[in-house]
Amino acid sequence: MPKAAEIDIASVSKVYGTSTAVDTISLKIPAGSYCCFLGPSGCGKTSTLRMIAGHEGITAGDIRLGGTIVTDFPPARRGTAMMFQSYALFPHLDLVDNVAFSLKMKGVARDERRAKALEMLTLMQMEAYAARRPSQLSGGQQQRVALARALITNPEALLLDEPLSALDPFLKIRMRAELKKLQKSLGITFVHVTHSQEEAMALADLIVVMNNGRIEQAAAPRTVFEKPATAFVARFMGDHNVISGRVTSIEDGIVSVTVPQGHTFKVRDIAEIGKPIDIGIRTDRVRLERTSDKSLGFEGIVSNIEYRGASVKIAVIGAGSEDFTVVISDGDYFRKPVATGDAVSLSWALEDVIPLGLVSA
Ligand SMILES: Nc1ncnc2c1ncn2[C@@H]1O[C@H](COP(=O)(O)OP(=O)(O)OP(=O)(O)O)[C@@H](O)[C@H]1O
Repeated sequence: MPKAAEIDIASVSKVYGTSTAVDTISLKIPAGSYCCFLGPSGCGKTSTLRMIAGHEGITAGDIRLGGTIVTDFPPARRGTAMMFQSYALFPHLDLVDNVAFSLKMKGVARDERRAKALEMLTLMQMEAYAARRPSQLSGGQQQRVALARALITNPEALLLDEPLSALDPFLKIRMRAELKKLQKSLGITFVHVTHSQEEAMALADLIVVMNNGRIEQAAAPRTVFEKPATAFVARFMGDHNVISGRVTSIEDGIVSVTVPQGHTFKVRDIAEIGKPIDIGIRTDRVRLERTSDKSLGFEGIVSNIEYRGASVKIAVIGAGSEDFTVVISDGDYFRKPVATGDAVSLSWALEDVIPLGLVSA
């Protein structure tokens, strides 16, 4: 069984010409964990992955793998393997030669490398297709071959750049489960780049949310979802209403945040009067038309209704918010349906209001 490596990223930056793609990030990825880098296009996640792999030079800082500084090591000496978004399989080679390729580069004898390649194809349940060319495979099968090819070097960490993006939605969910199973059975560190929060939540032990070359939050999926560190994280993870206002009073540890239109939201936080602040309210924690405490909530007009199957998403205009979102179960909705244009009152519990931090403005 291959050993797993801790990945230690210490004050790492990547500058292309005059543009900073990765801005002094520090992060420890525990050995044997499944880590997902998550963020919008251009936030620097692929550059970070490529710096871990050694496919991209590091402008400043250091990367350690299992305690060894690998900053100046070429990819093959790092103990990592990379699986590319496009799988990058050779069209003219059969699957065995595709999988055996890196061993060929290392000068391993033909019989030995083909035997090892067949072993890896067997691990990925692809041995029956060994003589085929990549074009004779489905997308999911190509992905398994790409995984076999990456794993043949017994890496301590497997780096995956948007590995599921080429697959259709059904296959995506199936291959996602296979990736998780594979990581668990191999026990090595997986670092997976994605822009899908759903994918990251389903797979990761550690989610690293990036924005503008910086890490906004690095934590377990449940923490990132339940306690987003910033307004960006709350918006990116979805299912949160993010409200920007200003602290207008503090009483017994309860902060009143007033939005420009005058409505006041209450939140537990330490803040100073006058400071701009962002707060988050989970869409599924809002009660609609069952107001018990009018001081925590507001009245508004239903502007849109989306049926989602198990739940219904309702947009409400009011309290200065154009699209305050409420998600309620289908059962609750159909017991007492509302229509576009209806006046509703919304309420929530104080503990469901999350302080997202002071805004530097
Ligand atoms: N080789 C390069 N030369 C110049 N700029 C680059 C290069 N590679 C990336 N960049 C820039 O660096 C920034 C970060 O890119 P990167 O590919 O790391 O982002 P990403 O989060 O992975 O995005 P995506 O999800 O679109 O792949 C972007 O602004 C991009 O345009």
